[in-house]
Amino acid sequence: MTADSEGKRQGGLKRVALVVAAGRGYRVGGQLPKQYLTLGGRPILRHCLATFAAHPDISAVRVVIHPDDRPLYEQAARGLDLLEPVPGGAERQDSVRLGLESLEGLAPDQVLIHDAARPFLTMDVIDRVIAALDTHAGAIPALPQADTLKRADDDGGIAGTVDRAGLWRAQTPQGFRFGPIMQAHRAAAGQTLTDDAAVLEATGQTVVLTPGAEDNAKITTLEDLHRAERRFQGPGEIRVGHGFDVHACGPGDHVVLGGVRIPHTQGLVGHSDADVALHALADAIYGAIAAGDIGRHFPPTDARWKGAPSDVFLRHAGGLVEALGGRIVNLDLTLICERPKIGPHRAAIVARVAEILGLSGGRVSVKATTSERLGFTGRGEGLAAQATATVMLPG
Ligand SMILES: Nc1ccn([C@@H]2O[C@H](COP(=O)(O)OP(=O)(O)OP(=O)(O)O)[C@@H](O)[C@H]2O)c(=O)n1
Ligand SMILES: C[C@](O)(CO)[C@H](O)COP(=O)(O)O
Repeated sequence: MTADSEGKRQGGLKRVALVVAAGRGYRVGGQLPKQYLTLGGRPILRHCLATFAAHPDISAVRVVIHPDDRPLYEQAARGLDLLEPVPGGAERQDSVRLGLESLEGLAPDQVLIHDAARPFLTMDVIDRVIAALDTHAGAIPALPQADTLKRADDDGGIAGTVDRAGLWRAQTPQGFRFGPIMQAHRAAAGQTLTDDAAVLEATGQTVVLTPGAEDNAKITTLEDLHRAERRFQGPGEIRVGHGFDVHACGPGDHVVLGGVRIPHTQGLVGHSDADVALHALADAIYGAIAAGDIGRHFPPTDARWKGAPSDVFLRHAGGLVEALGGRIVNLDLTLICERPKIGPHRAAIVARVAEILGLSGGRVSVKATTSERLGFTGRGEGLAAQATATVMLPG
């Protein structure tokens, strides 16, 4: 478990995302189950995992997989901090029930059940479901039915027109208080209900609708897959962000710069480990996607981040980019100090930053300069770092 998840979990497993990915994808066809096909450079399953992993109100993520898919799962989940996957069953409903059973010992308050086959999940869809769970036992994203609905006869003729008033198309993630949905799924075992709201409805409890999103469509057929692929065929959008950070020098025998411990005659003072380099890089990434700054995501007033290793912050910033379906193109960092000398540590810093973000080292540049003994960096009172990040978002 990383420090990031540890931090999230200190308040208990309040809200868990359960992603069902044990289906075979027969309607799409092909060699691989659809959730492991590549979309925008990463497996379809990974898209929603990245979004849940980056959501501040999701404490943990568990995936339900087919036992044959373990190697595919490992590849799709690489670098993400998730609970151990569990095996699913023959039908979606079985997979959800087995996933819920696996969570019982963790006693979460709420669970958000999501189809791996809905890769374009966004934070705001999740937010609306979570908000509705404050006052309801169940909430699902849905869209009003816009087309006229026909009932067909066996020969393909129209047998009638169905009144569409009050009809909604159900999406996921479907959110529930854990106890009621666990009991409802046990009671409904063996039936073939197509969503989890129907399972809770069967117990007489109310499930409310929250606004879904057209983009949050399920990939069911080959045509759906091609439509999803077209989202990534545009030129994309290049974004650039800038970050700057300073920490004062203080007593100590080392500094941490770019995630690397460097022996020194002084330390750096800060709420976290005072790693100016990773802070500037994280802010540059946040800036590129207009996601605020490090203080917004990790307030210095929050005791959880006291002494925290700053790779938590950088990984979070990278996770937000991934949750948008984007990727980091390159990072450029400049450290400003007289001492310690950065040159001997440059390669280690490049390697560590690349490792934290899952990038190749060729996308990370680390430079250093003195300020010619001028100013606070020149007098050795503090260290400064500047960074730029280039990010590619889907067009
Ligand atoms: N036994 C099953 C069946 C489905 N699912 C999951 O439930 C979601 C929605 O199901 P669907 O789109 O019907 O997927 P498949 O069952 O894989 O599709 P098909 O019916 O075409 O085989 C998918 O993420 C799928 O992996 C599951 O976990 N276990
Ligand atoms: C749960 C669901 O995504 C709601 O729309 C949908 O019912 C699952 O698809 P399936 O084809 O019924 O498994």
